Amino acid sequence: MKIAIVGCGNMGMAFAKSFLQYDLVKKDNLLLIEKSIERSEALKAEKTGVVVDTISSRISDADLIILSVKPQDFSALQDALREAIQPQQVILSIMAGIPISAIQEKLNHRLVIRAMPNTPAMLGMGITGFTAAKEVDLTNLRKVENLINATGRSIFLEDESMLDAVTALSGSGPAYFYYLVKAMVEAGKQMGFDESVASLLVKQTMLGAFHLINTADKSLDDLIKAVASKGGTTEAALKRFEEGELADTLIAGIKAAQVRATELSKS
Ligand SMILES: NC(=O)C1=CN([C@@H]2O[C@H](COP(=O)(O)OP(=O)(O)OC[C@H]3O[C@@H](n4cnc5c(N)ncnc54)[C@H](O)[C@@H]3O)[C@@H](O)[C@H]2O)C=CC1
Ligand SMILES: O=C(O)[C@@H]1CCC=N1
Repeated sequence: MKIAIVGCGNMGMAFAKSFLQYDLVKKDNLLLIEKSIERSEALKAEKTGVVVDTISSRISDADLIILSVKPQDFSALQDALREAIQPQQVILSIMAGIPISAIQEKLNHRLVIRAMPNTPAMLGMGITGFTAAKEVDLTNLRKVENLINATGRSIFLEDESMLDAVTALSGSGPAYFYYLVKAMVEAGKQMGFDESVASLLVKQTMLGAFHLINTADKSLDDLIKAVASKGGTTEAALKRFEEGELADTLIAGIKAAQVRATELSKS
């Protein structure tokens, strides 16, 4: 298989490296198109694939073209891509908020798959929601699904509009988790720990608690109950969270991300 990746930043390279790790593509068959000179020099030094700085007829060789530039950079490359694209090529877009119909129209091309991964894809521990134009056949869909699964797990969605919810929940999700971790570390510092000690206490707590979610065979409420003794310390914290409507604020924030994803897809 030959793959071209347009935009080789965090996500484009997370995909590239996962494919190479599982031998799903050979380096010689991986075309990395990266506009930034600094970034493309770094990619050349890494020897991850064939690095070029612009879209040219070379892209016509690829079976799959992955679009991983920022959504606002898509318009600058659409003309060159439309010129070079071949009818049998499949496009996989991971750009947030650009619907399949817009990509089809701008590129004058029907075979479009749209996916929303997240940054743990860098470790092969991502989760990606994806959907496809009706013109994409099952063989192509399976091939792309296998590639996505090299970055972690995936979930196919019939309804494209649910990708906005995926964006809000798991696409942006890692940032919510870091935000929570950061607040806990800050609390540790305010109680007198060095940043490194506070960070160790919090990170190991999150790691252990995450594994308990997956292995303890208990609901989240039961897991909370197992920590919060009647009249104890955890209860005091949870009471304050409830008073501050922390859960409602988190839910409202995630819904704001969904609204923004929908706005982007209409702009
Ligand atoms: N970062 C995240 O958590 C997630 C990002 N996404 C989507 O992935 C896409 C990429 O995001 P990141 O990798 O975080 O961004 P990034 O900024 O790390 O990478 C984008 C790369 O595209 C390059 N680029 C821009 N215009 C170009 C052009 N005309 N030709 C070739 N290269 C060009 C930039 O130089 C940059 O290296 C975005 O559309 C974003 O919505 C999706 C899921 C999660
Ligand atoms: O914040 C964003 O727009 C992108 C989409 C999901 C994660 N990052």
